[in-house]
Amino acid sequence: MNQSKEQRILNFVLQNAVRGDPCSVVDTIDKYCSQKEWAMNVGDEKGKILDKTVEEANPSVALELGTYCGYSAVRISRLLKTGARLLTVEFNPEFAAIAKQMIEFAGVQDKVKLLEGPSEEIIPQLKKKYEVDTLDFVFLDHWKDRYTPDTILLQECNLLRKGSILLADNIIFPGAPDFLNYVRKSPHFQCTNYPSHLEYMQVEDAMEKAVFLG
Ligand SMILES: O=C(NCCCCCn1ccnc1)c1cc(-c2ccc(F)cc2)cc(O)c1O
Ligand SMILES: [Mg+2]
Repeated sequence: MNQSKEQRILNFVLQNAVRGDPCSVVDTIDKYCSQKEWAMNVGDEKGKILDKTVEEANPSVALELGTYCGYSAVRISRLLKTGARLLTVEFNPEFAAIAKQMIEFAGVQDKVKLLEGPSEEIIPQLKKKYEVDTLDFVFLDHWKDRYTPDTILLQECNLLRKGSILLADNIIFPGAPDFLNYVRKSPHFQCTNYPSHLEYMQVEDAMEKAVFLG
């Protein structure tokens, strides 16, 4: 059975990165995906915007929607303070299996909890099943047509507090027009746009930060 692209990315990391070193895992994935096979990791240019936003949020509890191979889970968790944690949601079981190994190789498994399943089922479980009070930071990087319904669901489930920071990937490409409309028109969010480029490509993209105002 021939390997998936995601398996090839993981194998390249296992053979070329430094075990227990999250930065080397992130850099090694970027090296593979810029030189050998494109993949939908947030990448280093948008990754730097992600880093800045995580540092601004300095979260105790962070949520990521869309784990994929674990690139941004490793990138986010390397910045978390002692005792802080990242919950990351992946729908695709193959991706989740790769991400689990990536997270363990990077040595961040104590900070990251990978939740497999549909976000619309997992979000309503966060308080009772995963002992979440409110979320300090949310990275949206899953199906682009789920950004809006899941943002509404987070509010309905009382998971956001005054100052919770949402950061959404792919605002331009593939695009999340209804999300952009929703958060920019909502009186409950203060929005900031960060122009950038699609990972590993010279194609325009952007990230949108939306701070919940309560
Ligand atoms: O679709 C994307 N991500 C979601 C993947 C599935 C999420 C599954 N899931 C996880 C949890 N709940 C559901 C995505 C796509 C592209 C892209 C760009 C150019 C192109 F030509 C093709 C694709 C670039 C990204 O940066 C992306 O994030
Ligand atoms: Mg993305």
